[in-house]
Amino acid sequence: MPRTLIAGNWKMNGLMANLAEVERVAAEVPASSEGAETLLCLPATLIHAGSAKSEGSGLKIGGETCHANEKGAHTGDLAAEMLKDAGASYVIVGHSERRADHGETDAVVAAQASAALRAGITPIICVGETLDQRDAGEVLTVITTQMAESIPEGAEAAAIVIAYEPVWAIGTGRVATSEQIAEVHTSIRNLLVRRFGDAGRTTRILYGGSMNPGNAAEILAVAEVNGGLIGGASLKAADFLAIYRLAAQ
Ligand SMILES: O=C[C@H](O)COP(=O)(O)O
Repeated sequence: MPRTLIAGNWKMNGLMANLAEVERVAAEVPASSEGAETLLCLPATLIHAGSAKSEGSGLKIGGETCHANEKGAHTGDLAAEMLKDAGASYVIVGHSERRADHGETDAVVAAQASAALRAGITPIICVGETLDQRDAGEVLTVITTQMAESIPEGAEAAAIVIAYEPVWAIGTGRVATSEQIAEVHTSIRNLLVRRFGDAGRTTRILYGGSMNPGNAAEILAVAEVNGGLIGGASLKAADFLAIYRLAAQ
């Protein structure tokens, strides 16, 4: 069983003053912890200071996206190596908000994940269907395509993380049922095993979409759920830690 990963995604939220929340989380996560691994993906402006706040603890810091290239004329973008230099050890790629707001395609996501791997940081590759796609019965087709095309060639199974985030469950308070989550996570596991062989069982598959302290225990108990990618409930240390503690039990 892969080690559980409880990851937060602050999205476009947080000023320097909010780093007190990072400090609170770090204070509760021991460096030597063998339980759940814990990660906060922060806005780029907070990564360096957030890393300093988490130093000496088991809390890791990540970025929310990266550019596919290593450097160059890409005003406003950040290379994976820059994130690593600032203290990130993970980066989210292909979040549905990036796919929608910035037109990031599966090919772009694969290139970003590849850049992260080259820089020595772990990409969390997001997949998930829209409500229209679910209503049209296209969930598994969409996931299969995103899995085939968003994971870069040459990636090793244990070096990547997959996050299943049904777009209709993000920030809506509407959570996928355990049956819906189990169906998709099992399909993702099968796709990983088909692609990587037995090593495909080592890839962590996170669920994301309105996860909170009240529903986390049920979600984390679903087959092939190896952790969570948590948005709103990661902004407050108390909520995020409540989920972490459930996973660490
Ligand atoms: O990356 C996190 C997901 O988009 C979930 O966000 P949420 O927990 O606010 O629904």
